[in-house]
Amino acid sequence: MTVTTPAERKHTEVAVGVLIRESDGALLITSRPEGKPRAGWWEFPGGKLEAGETVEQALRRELQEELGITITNCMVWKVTEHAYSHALVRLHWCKVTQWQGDFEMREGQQMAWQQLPLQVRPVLEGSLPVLQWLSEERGLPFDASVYAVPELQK
Ligand SMILES: Nc1nc2c([nH]c(=O)n2[C@@H]2O[C@H](COP(=O)(O)OP(=O)(O)OP(=O)(O)O)[C@@H](O)[C@H]2O)c(=O)[nH]1
Repeated sequence: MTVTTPAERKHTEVAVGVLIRESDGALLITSRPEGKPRAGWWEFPGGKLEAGETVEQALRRELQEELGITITNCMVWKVTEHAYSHALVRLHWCKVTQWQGDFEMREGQQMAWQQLPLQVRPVLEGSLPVLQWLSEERGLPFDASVYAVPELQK
């Protein structure tokens, strides 16, 4: 029998975009579409890398597919990892400050421009470190407990 320890689980590489609106610094948050794990939860837009893609290429493709926009400025910022029951993910976080096109929710998701702390709930746990860093950058307090998920939704 082969036993797979957590350390041996293969990471799923994910490109995630932190879109920052120039006029007021608001952040773009979207809800996860029906049919995906944690449908209806809020996240930053993005998705899995396909074979041979760089993080920037994957993010550009995902945002075109999901939101109908073309990003024109993208800075790979940080990398985090999170273990969900359904996947072990490595999240490549990119700051995006320029894009072209009009937002179109092509997967039936919702979008919201939000200031910190976010008002939407629940938020994916894997995204909380980024909310902490963004808060620190802006000199704002960060309290992870405001994003705590009721037991039933876990
Ligand atoms: N897009 C996105 N994914 C996140 C965030 N935080 C986080 O933990 N993740 C995790 O990263 C993974 C992204 O997978 P996904 O299902 O959204 O990717 P995808 O659009 O390529 O999916 P598909 O090809 O299976 O339809 C999920 O396991 C998700 O839980 C986030 O802020 N944004």
